[in-house]
Amino acid sequence: MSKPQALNQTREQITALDKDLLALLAKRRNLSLDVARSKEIDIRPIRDTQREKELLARLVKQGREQGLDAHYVISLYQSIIEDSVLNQQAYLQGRANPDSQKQQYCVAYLGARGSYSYLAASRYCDRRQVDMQDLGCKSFDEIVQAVESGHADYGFLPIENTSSGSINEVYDVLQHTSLAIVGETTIEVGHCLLAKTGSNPKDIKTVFAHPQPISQCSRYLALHSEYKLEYCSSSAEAMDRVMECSDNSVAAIGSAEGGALYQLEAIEQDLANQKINQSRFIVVARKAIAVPEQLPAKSTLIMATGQKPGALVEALLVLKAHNLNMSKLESRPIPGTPWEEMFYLDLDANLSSPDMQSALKELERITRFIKVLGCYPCETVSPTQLTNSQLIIEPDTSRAQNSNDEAVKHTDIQQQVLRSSKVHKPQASQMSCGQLQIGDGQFGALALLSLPQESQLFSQKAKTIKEAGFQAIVIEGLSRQQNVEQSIIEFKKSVFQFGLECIIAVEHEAELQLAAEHGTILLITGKQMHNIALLKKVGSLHMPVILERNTMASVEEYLAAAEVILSQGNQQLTLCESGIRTFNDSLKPSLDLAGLVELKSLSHLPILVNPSYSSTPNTLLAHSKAAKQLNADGLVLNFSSNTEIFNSELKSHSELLRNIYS
Ligand SMILES: C=C(O[C@@H]1C=C(C(=O)O)C=C[C@H]1O)C(=O)O
Repeated sequence: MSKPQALNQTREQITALDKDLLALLAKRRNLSLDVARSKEIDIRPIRDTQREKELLARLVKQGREQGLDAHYVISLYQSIIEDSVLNQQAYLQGRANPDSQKQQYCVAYLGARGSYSYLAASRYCDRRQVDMQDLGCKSFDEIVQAVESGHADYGFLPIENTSSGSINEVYDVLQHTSLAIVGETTIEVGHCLLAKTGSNPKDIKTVFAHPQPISQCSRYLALHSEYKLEYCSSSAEAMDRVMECSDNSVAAIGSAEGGALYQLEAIEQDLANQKINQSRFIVVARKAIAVPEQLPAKSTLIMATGQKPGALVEALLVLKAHNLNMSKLESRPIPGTPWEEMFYLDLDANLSSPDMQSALKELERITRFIKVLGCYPCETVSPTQLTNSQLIIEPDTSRAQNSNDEAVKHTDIQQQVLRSSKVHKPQASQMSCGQLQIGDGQFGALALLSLPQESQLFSQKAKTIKEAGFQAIVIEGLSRQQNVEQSIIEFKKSVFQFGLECIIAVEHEAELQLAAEHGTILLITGKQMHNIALLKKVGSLHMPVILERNTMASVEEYLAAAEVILSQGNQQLTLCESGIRTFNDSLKPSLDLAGLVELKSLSHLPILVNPSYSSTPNTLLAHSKAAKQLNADGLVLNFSSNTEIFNSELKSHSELLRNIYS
């Protein structure tokens, strides 16, 4: 191998390249503002998801030609597009409300510099290119008073978090204020353990934190029962207390960005229970704003319907009649009137739209109290995704598949209408979880890996599996692994890092708890298909489930097992045919393709096929193609834990998927 150039030299080249990349990104941002100016004149919507899809498909192709994988290109561009859309929105919003335009905003928020509220407020001001004069407050009431009295222009109030849910105190404060909601902003809350430089996680004895981060990191803290918890009024106070302390046995929970303001280092990261841990803040001001019709708008209202049967339903039917989507509904007690509730509604609509105006009039007639808290631009930019097949081969937008809307022919299957049947639900169901979509025209690919695995290879394997075209990894063999929880946590990190979903196979009832805690989807293996108690437990969970067919089960028995899950409330069910016992081969099961056709004709549930147990390397492709041809909704392909075999399977499975998707 020839000697590479000196490290310093290479680093200088990277530094120069990064500078150029930033200059290009700034140029792109300016061009997107020009687009906003054109849209202002033409009155066109800011978001154009069709344009985004075309752009992403082209970039994935161009990226591949340069050796960049699709996942990398897509996640990069999803953030670039989000930034571009939010900047365009902020620009148009400013143009529509010229009197609120200032060089500097005085912003009231909870805590002090470094708190999550501070970070949300700085992000909001940065986007609008205004300076922020920050006014840290000790309580939500103090924030509201600062804005009401004119000391601050805006107040930032955290309203909900993806792990810990709604923040009740903020809803209660909103009942009594004259302020209007004029904006919202969502920030990623990446909780870290922050300590003085050089501290070691093993030496930490006391952890300072606000109650919200403590509840959002409860699982991490439960694994560290040796830590003494000290509650603080904000994350900034927690960091301050660590900075003030003279030894290295203390830490705070907070963001790495906030910690840097206190010269603290993140000694542990990703402490939150949920993979996606975000907080949404609302922005309040003295004067309500107008939202231009080109922006996606949200309106928040509060109402009391009174104690009459069906009063809330009646109010919600008004929304339905006016085609208004409700993205959030909360209820809070009304002080002084026990057992009466005030309802908070977020509607995806502009207050000035005719539908919203006429719905409000109707609601006024049937409620005891109703007040609009504000109308503001919606700042949740849901990322545009490409379909599974677009990610693998050249994009072809003209191909719209819908093989499932054939008429129901089997109305006479059974006396009792099963919940899985097309009689109960004619429309094909879809399981959708992150990047994985199965059913109703979407074909998914799942890779199955067994534990134990060499942990240092997790990340590399996850990356190559993603590149081969899979959207999820199933792990099985929990009971064969020592120190299984730690191993799952590490595995999950690698899987999530590449945007894959983490499915955990339950082979024994005792594994359910661990699997439900760490997996985003469960796979109940065929061996457990007859375990009614387990099926009932799974049916009461609120997470997608794949139920594998037992090798000895008839189609009827299989659907009866599915019924047990569905009857408990969980409707996110997918079936999986992995082969049944026949006379073809005494050792291997046979893929029941006739059973697949039967299941497809009877049931609306998505159906996966795992041909790995029933085929040889020579027949795997033919079985997979046949399954796809017969309208299966996806494939599960097994991988060996032996690295050498894994690598050769990777090559053949990747070719197989290309073949299947083309
Ligand atoms: C820039 C535009 O506006 C939005 C942002 C896009 C982008 O940054 O590429 C693409 C489509 C729109 O959702 C545009 O319409 O071209």
